[in-house]
Amino acid sequence: MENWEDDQSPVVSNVTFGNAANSWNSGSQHNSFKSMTYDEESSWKSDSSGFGTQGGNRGRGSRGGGGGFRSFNSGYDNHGNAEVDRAISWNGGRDGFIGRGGRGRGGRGGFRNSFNSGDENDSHDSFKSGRGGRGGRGGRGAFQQGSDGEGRRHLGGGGGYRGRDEEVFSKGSQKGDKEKGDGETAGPKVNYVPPPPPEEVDSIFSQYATGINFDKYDDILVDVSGSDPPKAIMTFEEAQLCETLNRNVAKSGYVKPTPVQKHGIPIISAGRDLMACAQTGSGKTAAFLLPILQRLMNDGAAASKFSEVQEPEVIIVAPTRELINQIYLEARKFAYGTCVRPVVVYGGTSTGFAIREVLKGCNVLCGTPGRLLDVIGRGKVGLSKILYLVLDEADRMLDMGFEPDMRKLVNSPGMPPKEERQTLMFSATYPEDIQRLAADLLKVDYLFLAVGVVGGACSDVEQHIIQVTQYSKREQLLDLLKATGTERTMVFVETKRSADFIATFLCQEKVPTTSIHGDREQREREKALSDFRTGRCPVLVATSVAARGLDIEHVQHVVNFDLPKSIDEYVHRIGRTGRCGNTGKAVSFFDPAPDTPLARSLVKVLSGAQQEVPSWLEEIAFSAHGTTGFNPHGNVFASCDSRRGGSFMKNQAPQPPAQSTTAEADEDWE
Ligand SMILES: Nc1ncnc2c1ncn2[C@@H]1O[C@H](COP(=O)(O)OP(=O)(O)OP(=O)(O)O)[C@@H](O)[C@H]1O
Repeated sequence: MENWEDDQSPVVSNVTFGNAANSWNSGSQHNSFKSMTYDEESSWKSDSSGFGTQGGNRGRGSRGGGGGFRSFNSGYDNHGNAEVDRAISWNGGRDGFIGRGGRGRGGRGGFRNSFNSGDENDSHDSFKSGRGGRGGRGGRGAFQQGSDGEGRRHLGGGGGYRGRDEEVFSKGSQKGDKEKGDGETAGPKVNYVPPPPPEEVDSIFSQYATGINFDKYDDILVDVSGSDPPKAIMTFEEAQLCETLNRNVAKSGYVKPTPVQKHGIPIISAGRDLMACAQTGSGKTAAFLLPILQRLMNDGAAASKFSEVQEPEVIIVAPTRELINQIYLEARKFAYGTCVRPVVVYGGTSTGFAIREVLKGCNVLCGTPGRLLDVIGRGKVGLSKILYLVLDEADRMLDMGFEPDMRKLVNSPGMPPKEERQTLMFSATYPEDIQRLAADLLKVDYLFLAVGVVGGACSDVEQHIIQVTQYSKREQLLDLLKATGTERTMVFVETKRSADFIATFLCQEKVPTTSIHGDREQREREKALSDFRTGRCPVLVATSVAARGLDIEHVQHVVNFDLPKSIDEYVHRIGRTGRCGNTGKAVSFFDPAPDTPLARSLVKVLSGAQQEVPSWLEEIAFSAHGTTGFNPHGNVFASCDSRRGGSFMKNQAPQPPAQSTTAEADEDWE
């Protein structure tokens, strides 16, 4: 049996972490949690005990088995996944999954169960604990197994495997020796199999309604630099898509192309390499997918069929799991009814499952870098037929976090050299140093497409900056959310720990909230996103892992509870609202102590998007002017193609080399 095959089954009886697990997580103990208070539907309305504030009996699951809190859950979902509510593990004291071994320690425990959903099936009483849930420091946490009254296996899944080492080594070249080679770092195999994508036509083509400002896209200045650019198209008919693609475009509700599509589609169709920059939410995904799919149709791409080695024509990479999944769903939508088969692979899911999906047939392989390299490294994907390499969020893909992976990818055996493939890069931001790096992967005559100001914020987002002190933030957030009511709001914070903390706080204040960050299991991340999408939890507290690309309808508000370190990150974050011609609102808490270095860039972004600039912010920006190091990475936004030689921030102190813009050095992006 090949290495990747041994995680085909969700049964994990051979996986053990921490010794203490079984001792407290027997089936019967499982039942004992039934008595705990948890009103599943109205969990966020429950009293504070429901949030586990009483939880965390000290030291249970100790002696190296601290991760034991994860055993609250049981059974499997419809996809054969272990039904694990790791809620408690992430909210109830992160220590529990840091997996250091040693004694258990009291955690806050449990509150997550009471606000963050429980499980899809929700029939497992084990979820319904409103208390308890303790993060033990012990062990690599508490994989549990047993059976409940119905004979199902249950496992307290995964506790602890995302240990501290993994966080550190989970990104890019930093994976180092810890990399196990399965797209995950050292630790147990990940058994999570994501739910299958929708099959119903209505769901596949569910649309994001365009907003009142959609037609204003036409007024944005567009600049194409490089030699001999092809003429822009004005309509989708001019794109000369085949009948099926045209039908899919129409079914998606697209009537007229956005500027990045008007210019990008003919550039790609003409076979040119492209670095494209257009504001958030303005349709970059379709700008690359449609011409690529058309080429595959023209070439008569081989219908996908099973083979031990797949040779896709297209590779698309993006920095986060949720984003690459979204791109995959878009590809699947536009390819509907054709023989082109897109497949997605990303971390946090079963490698065996991913490989089996690839082997069924794969024309368009979408992936996060680590998992992609893993699948390629296992010899399951040959690269010699690659026609297109697409980097979405290209500036992120080429910063210090991912650049080594990108280099590995382009230097992988069989990958056609840049002269023989088409390389396409898309983002809303392109720091100049990254542009120069990016040029390395592109043909010399690549075109640079700028829709509006490179790195500029979407002008459909009303931006407000409020001066605060660190200790007033929580109350201000609460006031804000009370005013917005049930409107969908993303609240960005800087660290995973604060994401947990703020989510807990909001739940205690009876605001239905969920959260997404790199310490959460993939199943939890997807559940959180789905709860947010459906409105079950209209507030999503997120780290920067959710800053880029996510296209969630009805997000009316973005709150920067903590401002990011980089202005580019700010632009992406606030771009989760005001998409596709809709309007949105972003409120940012500015605490002068940590945020002063961002002041000047903020002023520029605000004024560039015709927003009111508070006079106090101008003053701070002015007094910060000239200080060295005020402008950390990301604050350079070029007004144009770097080949023309310049950003409009030329007077800045020299910039540090491109580096990861992640909120936390250890954020798990992929
Ligand atoms: N021509 C169009 N007509 C109508 N809707 C469109 C059109 N093009 C794209 N959309 C929709 O607009 C939304 C935003 O598109 P997309 O996610 O591709 O934006 P983006 O530019 O990639 O944003 P980001 O920079 O945040 O990644 C999507 O829901 C998409 O389906």
